[in-house]
Amino acid sequence: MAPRPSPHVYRRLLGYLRPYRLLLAAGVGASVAAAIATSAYAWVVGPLLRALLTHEPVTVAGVSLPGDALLKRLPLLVVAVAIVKATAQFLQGGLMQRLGQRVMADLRGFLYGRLLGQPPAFFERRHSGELLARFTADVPLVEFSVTQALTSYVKDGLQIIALLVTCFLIDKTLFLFTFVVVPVTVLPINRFARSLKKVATRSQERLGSLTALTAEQLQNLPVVQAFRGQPRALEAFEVEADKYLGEMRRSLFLRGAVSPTVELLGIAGVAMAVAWGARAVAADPALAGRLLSFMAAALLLYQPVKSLSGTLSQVLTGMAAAERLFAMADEPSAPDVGDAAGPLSRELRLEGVRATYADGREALRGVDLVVPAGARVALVGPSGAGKTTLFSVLLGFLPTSGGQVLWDGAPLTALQPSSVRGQVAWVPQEPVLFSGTVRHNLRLGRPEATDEELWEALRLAHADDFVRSLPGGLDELVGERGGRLSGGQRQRLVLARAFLCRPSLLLLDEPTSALDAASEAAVGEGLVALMKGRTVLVIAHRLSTVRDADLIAVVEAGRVVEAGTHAELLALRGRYTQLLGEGAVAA
Ligand SMILES: Nc1ncnc2c1ncn2[C@@H]1O[C@H](COP(=O)(O)OP(=O)(O)OP(=O)(O)O)[C@@H](O)[C@H]1O
Repeated sequence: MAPRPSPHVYRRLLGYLRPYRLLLAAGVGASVAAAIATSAYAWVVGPLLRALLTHEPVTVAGVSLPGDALLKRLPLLVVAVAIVKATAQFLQGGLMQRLGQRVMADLRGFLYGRLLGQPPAFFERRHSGELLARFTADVPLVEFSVTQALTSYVKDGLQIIALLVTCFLIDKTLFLFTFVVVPVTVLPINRFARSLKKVATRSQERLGSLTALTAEQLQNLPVVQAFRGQPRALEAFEVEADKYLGEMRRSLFLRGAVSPTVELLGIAGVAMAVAWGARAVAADPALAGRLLSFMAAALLLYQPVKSLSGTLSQVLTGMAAAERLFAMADEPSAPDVGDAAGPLSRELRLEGVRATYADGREALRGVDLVVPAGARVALVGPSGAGKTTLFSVLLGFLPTSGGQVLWDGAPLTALQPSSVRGQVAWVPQEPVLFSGTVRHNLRLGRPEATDEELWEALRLAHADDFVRSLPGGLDELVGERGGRLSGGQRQRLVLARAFLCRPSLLLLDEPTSALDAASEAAVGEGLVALMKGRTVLVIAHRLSTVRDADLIAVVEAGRVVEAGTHAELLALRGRYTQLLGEGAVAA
């Protein structure tokens, strides 16, 4: 992932505020009111104290008031200012939090949308645990920093500006003297910020590795346990956890050091101002009232500066997370454009098709094959020959690196990938179900299907009897990955799902998993029904499927090396006969 400069990330995140300009303006308005109210405290506190101590007439904002009158009115004024400030702060907090939540909802949707459009190669380059870490750890970090930046940056920033202006207006010399320390303060904060960002990035990467490791081990726990691998798994976990702990320790140290340093520098500034002020008042007693106001403003500065510096470290952590998320979202993915593919009516033709995986392995090396519409073509071949890769190419998951695929004469590359997928039903060897109801799983390819259509598809897939016997019927929850159903039941639901899609091309990887005889018979009947009357490309594992096929293509080392009917190929006594002898298809 190429690191991007932060201004880019800031700008990009700010772009997400654009649709909510009004909300932002209202929030900023409330912050301005709160900042002015804070400054007003400083304006009134000096004269109030002076009147209290000396009972002399005092001038506030150019109006001279007798000390006694002032003492009566000022407390009321202080309460009024407090009410304005509290109301403005309440509004500011609420509006900005709401804005932050909206921005994050948009950002989350954008990121997930980008992920859903990525081809399998994208996910092969990453561990699923890493993606999980992005969503579970990075998104909340960005969320926190966006809402914090909006609330604290705006509120504290404006308060600091208002108080600095106040200090400047009260006494320019004092202002210059006091705030000479500011540039000195900025330097260490900047240094902290840079180190913090680096450490934050590293600790998030470590957390990603830890999550990846845990996810993999837990997902495959039965295998780990069967091989008595728990001690080694725990050891690997502890090594990763230690690395994460080390990074976190550094990060927490730096984060902890920011606020005290800023506080120390601030207090040093105030102390210097007091020392100077004491000497100046001795020379000019009229300065006392102004000095009190100035000191009040300077002390009021402490809270927003401290809060801002605390937020700064969190915002930087969030920006590092945003940078990683954007880098992931910006990975190029093929656009879903092109002519719409119609139902396959003539033929699917592959001419010298080549395909190479991201790691450079050429899995298809010139496949020539014609699948006439309505025909059933069986692919047989040894493991690793390229049969599954051929499906990946037809589904648009893997681009061709040579040759062409023609869909009724139109090159596949000129057709819109989603429209091709709309014509194809893919039944992988392992049935894939999602946690949710039977209905939810069936409707994957046709969300608008009615219950009647669902039952019809279930009947065709020989799955209606078992679904009817489930307590919840179509509303029965199937469990994570369909875990509450048997292997055969899962297979049949997947077949029913394919029926619902009414595909014009069926890509079928026959199940080989050991099913009991009754389930196997039911699944087999479902498969036969699904193939009937359709164009089918089937990776065949059963002899019956191969025998009944209109054409058998023997795939080896990324090419079709023999093609013909069962009888023709047997007569040839070539690779097909050899494969049958090796038991490449089950009897
Ligand atoms: N994602 C991948 N990245 C890199 N190489 C891959 C990938 N998937 C498959 N291959 C390689 O491509 C070749 C063809 O694999 P493919 O899965 O298409 O074979 P297959 O004929 O379907 O095998 P099987 O019958 O065992 O499923 C193999 O050498 C395999 O190692």
